[in-house]
Amino acid sequence: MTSKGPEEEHPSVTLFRQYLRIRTVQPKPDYGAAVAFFEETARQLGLGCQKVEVAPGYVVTVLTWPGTNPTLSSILLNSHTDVVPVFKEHWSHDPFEAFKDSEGYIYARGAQDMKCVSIQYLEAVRRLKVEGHRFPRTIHMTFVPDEEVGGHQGMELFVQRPEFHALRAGFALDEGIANPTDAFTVFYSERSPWWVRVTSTGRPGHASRFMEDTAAEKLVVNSILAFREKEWQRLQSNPHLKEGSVTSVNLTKLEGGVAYNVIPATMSASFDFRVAPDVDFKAFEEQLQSWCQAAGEGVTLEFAQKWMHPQVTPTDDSNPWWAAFSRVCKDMNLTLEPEIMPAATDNRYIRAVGVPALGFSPMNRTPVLLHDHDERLHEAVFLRGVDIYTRLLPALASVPALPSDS
Ligand code: MET
Ligand SMILES: [Zn+2]
Ligand SMILES: [Zn+2]
Repeated sequence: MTSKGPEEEHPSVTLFRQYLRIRTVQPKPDYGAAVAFFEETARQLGLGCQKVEVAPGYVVTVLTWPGTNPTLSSILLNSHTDVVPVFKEHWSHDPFEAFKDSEGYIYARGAQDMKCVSIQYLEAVRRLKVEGHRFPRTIHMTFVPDEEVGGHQGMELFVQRPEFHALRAGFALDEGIANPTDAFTVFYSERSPWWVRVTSTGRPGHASRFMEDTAAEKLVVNSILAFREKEWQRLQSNPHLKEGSVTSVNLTKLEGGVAYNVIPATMSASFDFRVAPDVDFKAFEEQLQSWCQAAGEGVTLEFAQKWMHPQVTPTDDSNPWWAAFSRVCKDMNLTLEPEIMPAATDNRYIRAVGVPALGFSPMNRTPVLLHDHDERLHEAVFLRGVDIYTRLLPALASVPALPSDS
C-alpha cells in the first residue's frame, strides 16, 4: 500500500515519520525532544508515563498499559531512542527529513534501527486499546537513551534501579535486524562485545634502520587477523553456522607515530571483538594475553568494553514466552529464523538480570541497512509490523500464570 500525499497517508506512518525527524543522533542526541514526543503520545493514548533519569540528562521514558491481573509479571517492550551518525553526502535524501519516495520507501537514519519498532509498539497498543481490549498482563514500553554507545547511561543503569524492578518484567522484546528474504529473523542470544586496545612499547630510532623490537611489530595485529581469518573460514565452510555463532574481530583504530622517519616508542591498535556465546571466556582472554606475551616485552591490553554474561533465551516450548511468540508467527504464516545477534543490543542487560528476551524487528523482504547510508524502510513493511505486534501483544500479555510470577 503506497500513499502519495499526506492526506492519504496512514496515521501510523505519519507518526513514524514525525519521530524520524527528531534528531536523536549520536554523539549529541536531542533526547529532550524524544522524551516530549513520548509524553505527548502517552497522553493521546491514555497510557501512564514515568520518566526515570538514570544519569544527568539521560531519561528512560516508561509508558504503561496496566493489565487486569496485577499479580502477573509484565511484558517489557524496549527500544532505544538514539541513532548512529550519518555521512550526509552519501545519502540520496536528508537523513532527518523522513522523505518518502513514490514507491513508499521512507529514508531516514533510524528507519530500521530502531525507530520503526518504537512506533510499531505504540501503534499496536493504540489499535488494541481502541478496540476495547484488556489483557491480564501489564505492558510496559521503555524508550531508552545511549544504546548506540554501549547503553552505559541507559539500559545498563536502568536494570539496576528500583523503578526497573517495580516493572516486574517477565519477558522482553527488543530490536532485531531486517531480513532480505521472506522470513523474519528472531534473536535468542547475542555475541558479547569486547573492545580491546593493545598498546606496545619498543625501541624508537631512525626509520631508515632495521631496528629490532619496534612498537609497531608487536601490536599483535597478525595473530588477531589470523584468528579472524580462521573464524571467517569456519563460518564459510559450515552452512549450518550463522554469523552470530562464530567470533568476529575487526581492527578499528591505529594510533601512534609522529613522523615518517621516526620509529615511535609506543603505538596502539584497537579491536572490536564480538565473542560467540558458547566460547569459554576465560580461555579466550588467556589466548589474548598469550598473544601479547608472545609478541615480546612491553605489550599490554586493556578493555574498553568486556561483556561477560551471555545468556540464551530458550527457543522451545519449555519457554512459554517462546511458545506464545512462535504460535502467533505460525498462525500468521510467518517464517522465523532464530539466530544469535551478531551485534550487541540492550537485550544483554535485560537477559543478564534474569528476564528472558527476544530480539525482533519485524522487517522481511528488506535489505539490511542499519548504520548504513540510505537507511530506509517501506511503509507497507512498517505497517505489516504493526499488524504483527497487534497479534503478538495479546498472546504475550495473556500467557497464563507461571511459577516465576509468584
Ligand atoms: N549496538 C551497537 C553495536 O553493536 C553498540 C553496542 S555497544 C557494543 O555496536
Ligand atoms: Zn539498534
Ligand atoms: Zn544500531
